[in-house]
Amino acid sequence: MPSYFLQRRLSSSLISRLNHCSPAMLTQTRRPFTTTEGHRPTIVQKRSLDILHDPWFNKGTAFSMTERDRLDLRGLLPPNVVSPEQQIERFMVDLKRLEVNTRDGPSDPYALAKWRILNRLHDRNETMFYKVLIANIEEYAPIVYTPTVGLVCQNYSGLFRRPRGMYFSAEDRGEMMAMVYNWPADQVDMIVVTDGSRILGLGDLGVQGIGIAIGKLDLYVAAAGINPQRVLPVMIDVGTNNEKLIKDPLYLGLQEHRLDGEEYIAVIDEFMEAVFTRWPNVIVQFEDFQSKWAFKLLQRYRNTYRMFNDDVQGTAGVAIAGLLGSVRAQGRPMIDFPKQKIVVAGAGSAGIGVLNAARKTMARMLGNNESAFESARSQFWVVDAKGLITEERENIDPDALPFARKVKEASRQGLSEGASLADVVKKVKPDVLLGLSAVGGLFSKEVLEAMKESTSTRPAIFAMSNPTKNAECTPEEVFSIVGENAVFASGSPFKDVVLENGHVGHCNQGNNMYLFPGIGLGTLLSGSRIISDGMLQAAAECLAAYMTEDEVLKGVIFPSISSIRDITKEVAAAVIKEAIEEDLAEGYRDMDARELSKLSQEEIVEYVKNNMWSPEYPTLVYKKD
Ligand SMILES: NC(=O)C1=CN([C@@H]2O[C@H](COP(=O)(O)OP(=O)(O)OC[C@H]3O[C@@H](n4cnc5c(N)ncnc54)[C@H](O)[C@@H]3O)[C@@H](O)[C@H]2O)C=CC1
Ligand SMILES: CC(=O)C(=O)O
Ligand SMILES: [Mg+2]
Repeated sequence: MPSYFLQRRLSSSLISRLNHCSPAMLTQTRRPFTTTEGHRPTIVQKRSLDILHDPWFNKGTAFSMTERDRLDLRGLLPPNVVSPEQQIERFMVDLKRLEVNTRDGPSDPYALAKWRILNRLHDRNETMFYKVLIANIEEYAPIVYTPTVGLVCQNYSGLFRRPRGMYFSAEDRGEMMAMVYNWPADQVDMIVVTDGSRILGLGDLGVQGIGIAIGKLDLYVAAAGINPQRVLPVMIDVGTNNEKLIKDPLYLGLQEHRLDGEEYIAVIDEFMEAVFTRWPNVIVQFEDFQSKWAFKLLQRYRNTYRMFNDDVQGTAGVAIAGLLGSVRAQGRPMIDFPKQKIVVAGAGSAGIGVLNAARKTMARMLGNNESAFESARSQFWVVDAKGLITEERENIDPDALPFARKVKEASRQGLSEGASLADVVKKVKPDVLLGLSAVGGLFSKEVLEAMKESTSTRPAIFAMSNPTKNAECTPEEVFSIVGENAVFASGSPFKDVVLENGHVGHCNQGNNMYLFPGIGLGTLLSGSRIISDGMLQAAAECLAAYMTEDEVLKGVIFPSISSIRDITKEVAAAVIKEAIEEDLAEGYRDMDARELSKLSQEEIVEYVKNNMWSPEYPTLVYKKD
């Protein structure tokens, strides 16, 4: 156990986070650190068609006549100059028309059709794409992100039109240090990298997994205001173990089995060295790596590079926020969290990440010593594909070992190695049932019936697997079987449920999208060289504290996605504050470490806000090289 956790005191975390995230600070009007991006003209070294085909600078029909003259565009566009607002309106009318025209068709191609239109906009005009996405985030996050991004990845070889991001393959060994210079941007702030080995709950999708890196970075821009010119989606293609793809003539990736062992590590090492050589300040988010590698790579790089694993660490933070929310929903203080009994279905990268973080959070609340850490362990019951995990499990995964139940403990509850999920829930009567199994429908009628016997007044059911069809259950099932007092959260979005008595069963989206953008932005603006456990904990606690007492009592434990830009700003500020406290912050651009450390909480929030990119067209001026 990292000694850090033993040293931290609870009082300096939860309570101060609540203060740090108070809405009062949002009303500050001082703008001490305004960036001038967006006001000065942007110098471009291209003209004519080159600029129309460049999504970073293209304004399409919104180029003014003077700009058209200045940039040799006259005659290349229809004569009518339209405003950015009119552009959006025209695009939206077209998009809505398509929705109406395809309403009779099956639902998946309908979502894919929307993705295609948005993707084409992304290719031709990034500013407009992000304007549409930010203004309609509730409607289009499920298209660019889960669940539709899953469908996109499954069909990526067919959907591929224009490349986006970079591809490093096993064939590029020895070349990566040079290859990184093929990317046109001299500054890259955020990379999301995948090897496509476990995309959402859809398994090994090989090179097609690039779609998830693109979708995550869309949220980095929309939620965190990372400049879209400074993001880079990356696919590391080391082959695939998906036999269907290996045989598919349309597949765009390497049609051979995945590299493994030292060969695999050597490819990832080479990639990391190459990107950090060209962009020393970049942050790398590892996404959807199979569990086998997720933990090993995280341990290998986290003390050397600015990186984190979203599935292990981002998911853990979001789950902690949700678990604390479900304690508050019972009308109890967060400090009662260590009394909660939690059954976790799924012991992969996400499940184990959540278990480790939840155990540490409980241990801190119990006094932050060895006995607190040991006592926290006994609150968890873990079930994987082979049933309840106990110390009797053969060839037990070392990451799951700390959560294996002692045989005596299990038999005291009438359980044994490999007991079914239904039996575990029946015997343990948990306060929380949390699914990260990737098995759609795992929380069967029998399991949910058993949750009615939960010792909690507000049994919490988190069906966190993605995409929608992999969710362990639906909210309709939860509210009809467990009852309207249940608290429900899912990884992919569901609509609220109107119950028979007219009440509304609230559906929370418990997804790492509420944390990873703020973790990335906070790390960037603090200039921290690594991403510490404390920074991740600060992010989780900020998210937990974001919800008001009224909201949580109604079972609303996560914010609405419509406020994702605001929550991301708060999370980023909490991450910066923690980086300063841990003496990790080295500053960003004009804000050096000394200046940063002098900022008040309100000034940190203001600093974050002023460094978030917004989709506005800059004035363009041509200048020869
Ligand atoms: N909501 C969110 O923010 C996030 C959701 N996820 C989702 O979590 C799921 C799992 O991701 P990973 O842990 O990386 O996958 P993984 O493949 O590493 O782990 C899956 C785990 O589920 C277990 N499992 C399989 N069948 C089971 C069954 N019948 N009963 C109980 N357990 C069973 C497996 O033994 C394994 O331990 C995916 O669907 C992913 O989309 C992952 C990250 C974030
Ligand atoms: C949300 C996410 O990261 C996943 O399902 O893998
Ligand atoms: Mg993921």
